[in-house]
Amino acid sequence: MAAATKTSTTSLAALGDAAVAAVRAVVAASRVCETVRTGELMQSMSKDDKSPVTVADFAAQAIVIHELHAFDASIPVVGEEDADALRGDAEEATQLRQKVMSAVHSLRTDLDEAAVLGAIDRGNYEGGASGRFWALDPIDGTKGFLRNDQYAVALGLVEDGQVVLGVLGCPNLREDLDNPESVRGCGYVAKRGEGCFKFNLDNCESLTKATVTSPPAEEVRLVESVETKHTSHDTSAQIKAAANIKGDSVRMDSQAKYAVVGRGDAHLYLRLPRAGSTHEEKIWDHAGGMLIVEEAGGRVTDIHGKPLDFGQGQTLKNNTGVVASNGVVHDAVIAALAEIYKN
Ligand SMILES: Nc1ncnc2c1ncn2[C@@H]1O[C@H](COP(=O)(O)O)[C@@H](OP(=O)(O)O)[C@H]1O
Ligand SMILES: [Mg+2]
Ligand SMILES: [Mg+2]
Ligand SMILES: [Mg+2]
Repeated sequence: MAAATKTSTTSLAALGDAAVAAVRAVVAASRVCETVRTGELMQSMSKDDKSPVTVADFAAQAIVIHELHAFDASIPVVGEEDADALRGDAEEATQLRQKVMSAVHSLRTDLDEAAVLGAIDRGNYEGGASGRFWALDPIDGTKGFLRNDQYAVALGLVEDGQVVLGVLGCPNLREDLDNPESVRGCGYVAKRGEGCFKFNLDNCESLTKATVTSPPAEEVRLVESVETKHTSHDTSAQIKAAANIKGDSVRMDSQAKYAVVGRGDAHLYLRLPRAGSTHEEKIWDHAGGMLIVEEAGGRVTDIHGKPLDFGQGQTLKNNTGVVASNGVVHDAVIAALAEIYKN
């Protein structure tokens, strides 16, 4: 890799106050998640939709929203979690609440139960096409987190339906996908019109520019979900063949997929609805990651080539699936998808 030049590095402060607040909040939450993942506080439960949520999801949402509120209390938050499961005297709720408090206190001893539960529940905004709001996924890839694989703390700032700031904390991601010895704990921040930057989660004040890469077909690498319910692996294999993409395929949980495309380690992220799926993608699963790829010079659309529409409430109800790429392979992939999905 080329040595850093003056133009390829910058300070977090140069991206402005909102970026500073967002990055510091994500870094803090990432730390708490790692404390839970590697310590004694892990506990998970199943939500109504049968998906898992853990002590760390709740603690991370509390930490991020508390910090964002201190930055600007007037900006509402669309967050994935709420505190219902932590309230009341039932044994599971009490146990979970105590562990969430311990997780938060590993970083912030000043927050009491009311502050923590209140912060989590402040993430109840419904979103929409006008005004500003944060979209927060306190842990994206909870299943990956529980497997000790990839997960991300993901945050986006949406302004009149457009993502203007995106931040990802990927505590279990190494700097180089092909080097298992490389440094672990990667952060990313993108500001609309100002580029995409990477940083080490241990030092978020110093940023290095991140850009997509465009290798020959033999080296174009696909990334996709580990979970077969979240994407069709069969269809992605068909798309690769039809679009002449010949590199390897890497399965990885969470918006870390956007991060590796944005930094040039992978070149295409496909999220392809399975036949008959009625799943609407959640805005917090994509807001942060999408801007990372776009500002790194890539392209992000749905499977029909339409831009993702973040102004429709909590879901991307106007979109189907996601294609994020280095830009160069995008049109061929969309054309191949049109052939496959017309049937
Ligand atoms: N049937 C489905 N299709 C697509 N995405 C789904 C899904 N069911 C759950 N998800 C989403 O997939 C996300 C994880 O994506 P990935 O497979 O890329 O790791 C989950 O985020 P959480 O882990 O934050 O709940 C969840 O929102
Ligand atoms: Mg979830
Ligand atoms: Mg998610
Ligand atoms: Mg989540």
